[in-house]
Amino acid sequence: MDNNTVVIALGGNALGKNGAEQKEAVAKTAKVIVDLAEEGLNLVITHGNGPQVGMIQNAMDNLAMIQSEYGQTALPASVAMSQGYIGIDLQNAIKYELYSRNIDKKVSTILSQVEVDKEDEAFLNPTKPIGRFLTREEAEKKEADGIKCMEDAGRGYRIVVASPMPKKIRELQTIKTLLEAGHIVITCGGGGIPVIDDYGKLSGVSAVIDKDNASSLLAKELNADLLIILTAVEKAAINFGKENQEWLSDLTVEQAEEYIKQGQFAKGSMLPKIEAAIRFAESGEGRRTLITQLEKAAAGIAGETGTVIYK
Ligand SMILES: Nc1ncnc2c1ncn2[C@@H]1O[C@H](COP(=O)(O)OP(=O)(O)O)[C@@H](O)[C@H]1O
Ligand SMILES: NC(=O)OP(=O)(O)O
Repeated sequence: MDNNTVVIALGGNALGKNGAEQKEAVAKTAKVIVDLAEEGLNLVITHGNGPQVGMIQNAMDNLAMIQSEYGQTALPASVAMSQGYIGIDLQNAIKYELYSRNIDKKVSTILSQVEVDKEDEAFLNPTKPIGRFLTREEAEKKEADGIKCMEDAGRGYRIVVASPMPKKIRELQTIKTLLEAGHIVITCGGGGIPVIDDYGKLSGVSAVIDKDNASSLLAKELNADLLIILTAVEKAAINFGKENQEWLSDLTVEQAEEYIKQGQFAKGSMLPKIEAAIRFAESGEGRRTLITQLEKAAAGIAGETGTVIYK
């Protein structure tokens, strides 16, 4: 891939919280994506799925309770459903934006599986929040039913599931082929469908991979120079939310590691983004990550805002 390839990871606010919100949010997101495509960038779009995969799993669990013939739905199947549910709205919103601007460009969504290590310690220690926010009472009730919940970065409680590290993107060659053919590619949604390879047989495992980690791996494998993580804040900060908060513009890997040691980035929200950015910077020369808001993406690329993490 050439250096015009950029991987863009979309966070929750680029997607909305339900079907109607999603359609509205992706219409806005599509405008930003097509602006960047018009700049001549080859774009690969990844997205989160925490709220959506929790919603789908909850719906499937309720269905199984009401009508037992449907049986239980495994979490990786819900991840696959979330890729389709989000991918199709995103794809159609981008297609419509391209059509409105009279741009002849294809958009594809690739259902993607990401291999994880079945011995990953993350399976013993679930940390990935999914689904909606719960009150403390709701979380305590779920815990009593054997469902692990955790406080999520000061925003309430959520169900947590295992989140192993992504090791290998199985559909990488397909992604490269479509990129080379000029498509905007949506892939690795929700971090990818987590699988293990058992002598050639791929089996889904109960987990949700962090989409920032999967995006960092994807950007590395595509030999991209730039990973853009779009989220709800314009920049990462130290002393976030406190009186002495300081927004960060340039951040070297060494500074980022020092701030991590100080506990400056909340687990389950900003920390995985910074860690994914460090991993990407360390994977090859000149690789950098921009963390900013959707609306600031173009300004961020121009070096006017956002937090840039580099080696
Ligand atoms: N040090 C920090 N600097 C900036 N934001 C932080 C920091 N620590 C925690 N956050 C929170 O992390 C959020 C981004 O994480 P999250 O909402 O999980 O991401 P996503 O957009 O991928 O869904 C921000 O909106 C902010 O509330
Ligand atoms: N899979 C994933 O990381 O989703 P969120 O970004 O929505 O947490």
